[in-house]
Amino acid sequence: MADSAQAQKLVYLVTGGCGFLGEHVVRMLLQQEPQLRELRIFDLHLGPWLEELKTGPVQVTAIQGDVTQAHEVAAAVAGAHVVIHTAGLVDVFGKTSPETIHEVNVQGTRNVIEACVQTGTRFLVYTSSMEVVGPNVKGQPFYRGNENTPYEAVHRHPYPCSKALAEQLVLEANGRKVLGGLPLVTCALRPTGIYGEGHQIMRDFYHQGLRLGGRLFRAIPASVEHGRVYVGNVAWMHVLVARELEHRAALMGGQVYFCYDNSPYKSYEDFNMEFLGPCGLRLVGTHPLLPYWLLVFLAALNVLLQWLLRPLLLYAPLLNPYTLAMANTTFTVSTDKARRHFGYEPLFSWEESRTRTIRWVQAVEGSAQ
Ligand SMILES: NC(=O)c1ccc[n+]([C@@H]2O[C@H](COP(=O)([O-])OP(=O)(O)OC[C@H]3O[C@@H](n4cnc5c(N)ncnc54)[C@H](O)[C@@H]3O)[C@@H](O)[C@H]2O)c1
Ligand SMILES: CC(C)CCC[C@@H](C)[C@H]1CC[C@H]2[C@@H]3[C@H](O)C=C4C[C@@H](O)CC[C@]4(C)[C@H]3CC[C@]12C
Repeated sequence: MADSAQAQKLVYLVTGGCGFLGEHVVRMLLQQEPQLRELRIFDLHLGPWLEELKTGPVQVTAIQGDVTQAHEVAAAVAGAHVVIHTAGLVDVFGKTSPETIHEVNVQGTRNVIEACVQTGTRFLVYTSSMEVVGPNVKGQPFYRGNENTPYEAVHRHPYPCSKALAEQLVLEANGRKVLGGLPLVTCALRPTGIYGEGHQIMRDFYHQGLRLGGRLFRAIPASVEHGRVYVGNVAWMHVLVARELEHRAALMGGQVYFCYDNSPYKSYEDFNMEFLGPCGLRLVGTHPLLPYWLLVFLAALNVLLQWLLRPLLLYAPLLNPYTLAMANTTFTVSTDKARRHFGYEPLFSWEESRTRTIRWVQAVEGSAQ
């Protein structure tokens, strides 16, 4: 066996390493990547939990920075072997302007690519999204499709538009010569709706249910399937891709992979009840309690209210025309491309993913009392 000094030789950078997914990627790398010598965590907002990681055998370097600032990105990337770029503005609720979403998600990604090219980093893993594909503006279903399934990917909302542009930049950068003359190897991972410990929207639904006396009211037909994937498995896919890109550059470079595991196909609300049910909430109704036209009306009303109230306060409810369309359109994946290309198998079974998520919701409940 190689001695540990020899084995620990790699420097990784995770952008957005303090976000929901980023934290899981960081922790997964520390647990599962024996070759790691230094782990750089770059984020606009650094979490206090980073301190506890600094006592381990891997050097953990926390870097407070902004992906829209090219010089900050270049300084963080210099000397890294692999960059995992998860930083992004995830906003489908109108909290931030379309310009800011574009600046962070598109220009931020351009800065990461240019930093790799200028400083000689050869491997770049990008966290894309299922929304690069759909649901599209026509609300056409994507039923258990894979990376090759034909689908009209047309978007108008700033978030999916920005993710699609950024993904395209990353894929086009595959093969560019980096400092030193070797080619850049890139690929993009497309998670469906991620769930698990730290999922803010799950927390919001939980608190909403508590406010409504332990009930949630069905808004979406149970027949609409919405793709979900456990955060631990998404993180594991990132770790595997980062590890295998060097050895399988010809096969994996410039490729996209949906993130998948054995989570069941269900509607968005029925899926959430897998966790919120055991925490004491009940989903009322076997059919949507409000007619669809009324939801469309309320969603449009929310847009108007958001606009009217903007000078006074930020009104950003969960329901708007885009989120309604997302929740109301079947979009699920069924693929084994990641297994074929880099040997991915989910690290967490559905039962374990479910148990971990329930325990986390219960802890949220405990800490709220
Ligand atoms: N949550 C999901 O269901 C989901 C699904 C598919 C894809 N994704 C993608 O996964 C990635 C992570 O999403 P998440 O759910 O963990 O979101 P998140 O908001 O929890 O994490 C994003 C992180 O990026 C950081 N960040 C934002 N702007 C930045 C900037 N200008 N400079 C540096 N850091 C910045 C944030 O501080 C945050 O820590 C995103 O790229 C998102 O598009 C998320
Ligand atoms: C009709 C309402 C009562 C229900 C609203 C649910 C809505 C907030 C949910 C439904 C689908 C969710 C999105 C989906 O899981 C996938 C993604 C991809 C990812 O890149 C970012 C998060 C996002 C957009 C989820 C956000 C919350 C949504 C819209």
